[in-house]
Amino acid sequence: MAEPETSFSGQEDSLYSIRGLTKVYGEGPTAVHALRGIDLDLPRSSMVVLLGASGSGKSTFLNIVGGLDDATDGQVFFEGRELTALGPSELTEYRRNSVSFVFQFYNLVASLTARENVALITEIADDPMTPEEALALVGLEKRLDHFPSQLSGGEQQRVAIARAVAKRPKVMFCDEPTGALDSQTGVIVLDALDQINRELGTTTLLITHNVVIAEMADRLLRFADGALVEDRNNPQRIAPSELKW
Ligand SMILES: Nc1ncnc2c1ncn2[C@@H]1O[C@H](COP(=O)(O)OP(=O)(O)OP(=O)(O)O)[C@@H](O)[C@H]1O
Repeated sequence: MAEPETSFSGQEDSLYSIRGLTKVYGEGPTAVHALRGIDLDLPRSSMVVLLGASGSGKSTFLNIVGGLDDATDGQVFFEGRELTALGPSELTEYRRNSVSFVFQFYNLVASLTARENVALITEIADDPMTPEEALALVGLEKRLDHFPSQLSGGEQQRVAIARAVAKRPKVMFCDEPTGALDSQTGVIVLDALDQINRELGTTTLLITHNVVIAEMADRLLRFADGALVEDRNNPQRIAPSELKW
């Protein structure tokens, strides 16, 4: 049987191929051009840091590639399949099975323990880790039955990371995961992300305002005014514990 026709024209081995990705909020004279035609290929298992001034388009980019928002124009291919052409139920499936999000504020349920917060996700995933496994991966095996109010900010963020990783996503999108943390605590959180990336091969896209954090990545992307103005590989990726800021 003939292969189905596809408009795919990216690199075949890329996890993501992104072509002409454009986002305009609003219209007419007040329209905001948040993304102005981004072209990019991202390989599997890489740790990618996104830098750029406030308003440069980083979160918009992450939200579209993560299936949380629609593009105005352009295409995003995930494993050769065009995400930007998917209907709502297929997009929900992509969000549920393939990707996870970690945000600056941890969004934990205050009335549930660490274990129960992670179980919220493992109960609806296809092939999840147990909450205990996921929490051990971020070094919280001794905090299973603590409530968020009994945990430090860094520990709460690690619960959020355990919740994100427990469904074994292919990709983790992290929007300023250390933005609310001091540097020492931030390093512990980054270490958890680094370990997940190295051990499970989870492709990780991490937004930060802290240029130092780019040193722990394989690749640095810098946004300015909706455009990608720098895209460089980092051959000497270093461990988060060696980062100083
Ligand atoms: N829902 C929206 N409606 C209108 N404009 C928006 C919306 N979301 C973002 N924008 C605008 O789009 C541009 C890009 O915003 P975005 O949040 O992607 O930037 P960012 O680089 O992530 O910024 P920050 O580092 O402050 O989070 C900004 O000018 C912003 O004001």
